[in-house]
Formats: sequence, C-alpha cells, structure tokens
Amino acid sequence: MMAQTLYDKLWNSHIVREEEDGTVLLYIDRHLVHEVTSPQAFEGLKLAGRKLWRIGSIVSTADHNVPTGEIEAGIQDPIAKLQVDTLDSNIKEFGALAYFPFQDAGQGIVHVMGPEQGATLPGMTVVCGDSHTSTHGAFGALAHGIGTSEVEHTMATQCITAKKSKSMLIEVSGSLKNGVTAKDLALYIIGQIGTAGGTGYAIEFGGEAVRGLSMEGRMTLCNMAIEAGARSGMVAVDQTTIDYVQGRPFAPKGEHWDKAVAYWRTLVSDEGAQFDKVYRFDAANIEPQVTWGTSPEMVVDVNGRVPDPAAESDPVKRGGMERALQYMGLQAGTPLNEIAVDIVFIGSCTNSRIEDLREAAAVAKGRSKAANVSRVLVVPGSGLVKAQAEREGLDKIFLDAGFEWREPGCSMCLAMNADRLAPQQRCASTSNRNFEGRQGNGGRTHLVSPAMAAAAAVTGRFTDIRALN
Ligand SMILES: CC(C)[C@H](C(=O)O)[C@@H](O)C(=O)O
Ligand code: SF4
Repeated sequence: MMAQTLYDKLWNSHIVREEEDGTVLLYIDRHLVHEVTSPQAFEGLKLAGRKLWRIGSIVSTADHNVPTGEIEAGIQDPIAKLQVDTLDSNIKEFGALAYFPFQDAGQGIVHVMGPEQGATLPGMTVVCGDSHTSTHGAFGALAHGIGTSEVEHTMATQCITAKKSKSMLIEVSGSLKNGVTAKDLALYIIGQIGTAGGTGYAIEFGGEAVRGLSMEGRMTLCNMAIEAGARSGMVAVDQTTIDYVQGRPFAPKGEHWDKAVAYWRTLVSDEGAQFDKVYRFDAANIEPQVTWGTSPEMVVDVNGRVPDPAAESDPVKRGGMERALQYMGLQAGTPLNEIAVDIVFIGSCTNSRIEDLREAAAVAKGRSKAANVSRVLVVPGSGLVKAQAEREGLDKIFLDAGFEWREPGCSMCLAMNADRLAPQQRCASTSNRNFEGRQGNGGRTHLVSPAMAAAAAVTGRFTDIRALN
C-alpha cells in the first residue's frame, strides 16, 4: 500500500460515500457546540421536526458571551444573556453527551474544555461552528471549523459534505531556545508563510521542535493554523498525546483503552508519505515574537523594529503596512521594546491552559504591574484550569502582582462580552487575532506568548523575557 499521510488516514477512515468529483460525505465523531453558532441550527432542526442524529457526539459549553467578572450576578447584557439561555434550553430539549453551562465548574472555552474532558481523542473527526476548532488537531484528529448550516447538517445527519484539501508538512528541526514557546513558533511560521500560506491545505506540524512540545503547546500551534489560512492543523500521535488523554473523564477505559492506544499509535504519517507542499524551519532561528500590525503575519522579533513601508516594493503590501501603522499608532523604525502597553490580556483558546498560566506566573512572581499598565486580565480557559491554578497558588501570585484573576471565558479575545479595549488602548494579548477592532473598537492588539505578556505587564513595555531571567 502507498505510504499515507496522517491526513490521508484520518480522511479515509471517515468516508461514508464518495462522489466521482471527489466530494465526500464525511462522518463526524465529535461535535462541539457553543452559544454563538448553534441557535439557528437548533432552530432549523425544530422547524423540520428533526432530532439529533447522535446525541452522544455533542459536547457543549457557553464561552463567547459569558462575563468573567462577578458571575454570581448573572449576565447583565440582554443579548448575551439571551444567547446563553437559548443554548441552555436547546441542550435541555435535544440532549448532549455533556454540557457545561455558564456558572458550572466545568464551563470554559470550548477548545480548552473539549481536550481537558477527554472529549477530543486521537483519530476523531471533530467539528464546531468555530474557526479555532483546528486546535483539536493537536491530538492527531481531523478538526476544523464549520458554518452554521453545516452545524445543522451535522446535528441532523452526523456528516458533512467536504472535499479533501491539499497536504502540507511544516517541519521544525532542533529545539526551541529558552524563553521561546509554541506561541512564538506559531507566530514565526505565520510571519514566514503568511496568513494565506496555508489556504487550501491541511497542515501537519512535525519535526523535533514539535515533538518536543507538550500537548498544551501543540494545541497553541494547531489553534493558529487557521491564522495561517489552513482550516486544520495536526500533530501525529506519540507518547505525549497518549499520556495527556489517559484518565480524562471521556477517555476510553480498561480494555477499550488498550485497543484505542494500539490504534492511535498508527496515527502518524508513514515513512515516505508525500505532501503537496513542505516547509522546513530551524528552531534555532526563532526568537520571542511580537506582532506590530493588524494581521498575525505582521510580526517581528521582540528585539526588532517596526518595519518601514517605504522598504516594501509591493504596492499592495506597502499600503497595508501604512494603514496598519496608522491604526496601531506606530512609527516605522521604532524598536519593539520601546513600545509601552496600557492593558495586558492573558487568556483565549490559544493560551489559557494551565501551562500557559504557569509560564505567566513564573514571570509575575515577586514582581508587580508597571505603573503605566492600567489592567492585567488573567482569564483561565476553563473552570478546571482555574481550580488547578488555584491549587498551585498561581492566583495569589497574579493578585500579589496587581493582576486580575477572572472567571473562564473568551473574554477580551474578542469584543463579544464586557471585557474590551477602549479606542486606542494598546494591549499585549496572548490571543490569536489582531484585526482592527478585534478586542474593541479602535483597540490596538499585539499578539505575544503568555510569558511575554507577563513581562510586558511588569515592565510596562514589550520586553525580551530572557532579559528578565
Ligand atoms: C464566534 C466564532 C464564530 C468565531 C470563530 O469562528 O472563530 C470566534 O470564536 C473568533 O475567534 O472569531
Ligand atoms: S477564545 Fe477567542 S479565538 Fe478562541 S473561540 Fe473564543 S473568541 Fe474565538
């Protein structure tokens, strides 16, 4: 048999039917559901008098609209409240394998909750009406976002219609330097291949530097595959994957576990498998990254400078850079480490897992928020992450440093709840998108790793984390 990629294996094992033009009905194992993209889908089922095809595939939580401050008081914003209440009543009516509603101990950002519950498993097809579903590919799963009509289609039939993407391998050799994290790797890759670099491809991340990442790091990397233009990113299964999954609530148990592990170990690209495109990078060239513009590809090393549009020969790119500098309130040539920040946000499905919080806390420990920084929000990705962090005393470290310790949710990652930037406020953020207005109208977002965000919080400007050690 021909050598297969991991993507080939995941794809082939889920084909229900294939048309001559290559369109496939693809079986979906796990359907993650949040409050923003599910109301119309449930409404469609109701109108057609349909039920869920497989209740046991649905795992749900509320995340985008939930407040992260005083949650005992409930949701103040009527539109947000309606959306979250609608999810409650839909799940009550239709059922689910598991539901973690607002104020539940297991509630959290859907892409943090799924893996930590063992609801995301190797070999699965995972969908959600959310572009960052690519996160779950870290488990050797085929995972991507779907639109609301596909959410309804999946609910009704357990399938989506799809066409196979081209395959891309991004191989990173060597080991990441001290202070350089999966987030820096993700930003670096996007800086190199661009936000359209992965368009039309399913990306497999491999090589020594990727093998060396924890599951949290792999999730951060696959989370940002969508910012590189690819709907899905994935990492082959290895012992790190299996160790992470073992013992989680929805992971297989007993003899099922042994059988599952034997299968999961086959979820790697075969020796000699062919990819449509291959990129190779060396981890030794990667420094801590900071975005300077309004797209994740507008990124430089922390010790670099804001680039000069005049040096760009492509007029379209030059125009984009000029506009970005104006929006961001920056001058070409300014050293990144002289840019002062107003707000710091540590959270989002990119970087709100326990390891991210540990990395931020290691920087915050014994230090305090700089005087020019008005707020530092630390937002755990889920209730379970929050509880774990509190067991480790991380909350105290943050509070002692003058940071805010908040309740789980998407929070300031996007302006859909009460946590937002005011116009022109400059934010060091561990999230994944720095588009105009993403964190609030007129807000200025710089994407960084958790350690770099904490370093910006305590020094008041972008600072090479290694200069603090
Ligand atoms: C609201 C949701 C549909 C959206 C997405 O698809 O990604 C959001 O999570 C985001 O990050 O912009
Ligand atoms: S944390 Fe941000 S990127 Fe992730 S699902 Fe929520 S809004 Fe989207």
